[in-house]
Amino acid sequence: MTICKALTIAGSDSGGGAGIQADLKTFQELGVFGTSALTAVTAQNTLGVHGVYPMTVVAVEKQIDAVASDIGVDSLKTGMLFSADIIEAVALKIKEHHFTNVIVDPVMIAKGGAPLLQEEAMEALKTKLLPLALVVTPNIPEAEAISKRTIKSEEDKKEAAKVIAALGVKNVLIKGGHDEGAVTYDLLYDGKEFHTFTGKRIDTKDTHGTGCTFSAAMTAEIAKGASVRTAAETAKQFIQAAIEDGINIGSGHGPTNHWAYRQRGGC
Ligand SMILES: Nc1ncnc2c1ncn2[C@@H]1O[C@H](COP(=O)(O)OP(=O)(O)O)[C@@H](O)[C@H]1O
Ligand SMILES: Cc1ncc(COP(=O)(O)OP(=O)(O)O)c(N)n1
Repeated sequence: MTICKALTIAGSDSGGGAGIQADLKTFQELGVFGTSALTAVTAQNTLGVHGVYPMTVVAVEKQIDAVASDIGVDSLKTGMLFSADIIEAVALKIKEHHFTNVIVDPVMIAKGGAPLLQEEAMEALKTKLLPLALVVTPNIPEAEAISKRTIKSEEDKKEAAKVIAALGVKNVLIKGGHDEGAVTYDLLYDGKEFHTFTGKRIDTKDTHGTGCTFSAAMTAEIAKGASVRTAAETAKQFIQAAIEDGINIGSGHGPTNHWAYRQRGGC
């Protein structure tokens, strides 16, 4: 039996809904062996982020080396990277280990407003990491920050995707969770064509970690050999089920249900 392996390079969410915890749960649910390189510890729950404690650059590098040299990496995703120093170190490790299936979730700000990426790290994200990525998965505020464009319409989303693609990333997937309307529109630009993935918008406050979970599902599918487009289709179904079959945890923005997709018969 071939075991596919995915690495997440991200921050820890003590509340279990986002970050490394969401990524590893999603990998497991999709039948992929998950490994991790921790970039920061956050003291976090459904009410918000109560503390951020970054790892040293050496600690991040050593974790990536340990996983790459022994276990192997079929795909990897990045989440909260926090600083320019960590971004630069991760970019160097991607090159050193010749990782190709790189999914960048450009995590910037948590739902409650806490910064998870230092402002001065944006340039490193754009110039060092994005050119190495197979896919980048910004939400709308992140796509606006990277492209320096305002997004108010589907046409704006397309223009922003083209601007981001010009930074050297092969596929840009702008997630539509922050839009309004009865339907969510996630837009994929592959450098030539646009593809849209839609879902019924669920009226719930329990959407903590949706972005992490969506990009982790894409990463797992890509580890198994799926194309970017097929991986996005599966990830959309995975997150739709996870939000629809909500679990009531905590008193703020609760996590999604990571086992819903499997319980519905997906795998
Ligand atoms: N209320 C919702 N109902 C259905 N899908 C949602 C909802 N909120 C977010 N999504 C979906 O979850 C995924 C993550 O999107 P988004 O919330 O924009 O990311 P982030 O958590 O990074 O802000 C996307 O596929 C988006 O369409
Ligand atoms: C440790 C950590 N990493 C990432 C996030 C952001 O997760 P995201 O999926 O964008 O979800 P929300 O913060 O929007 O709920 C995080 N909060 N913590």
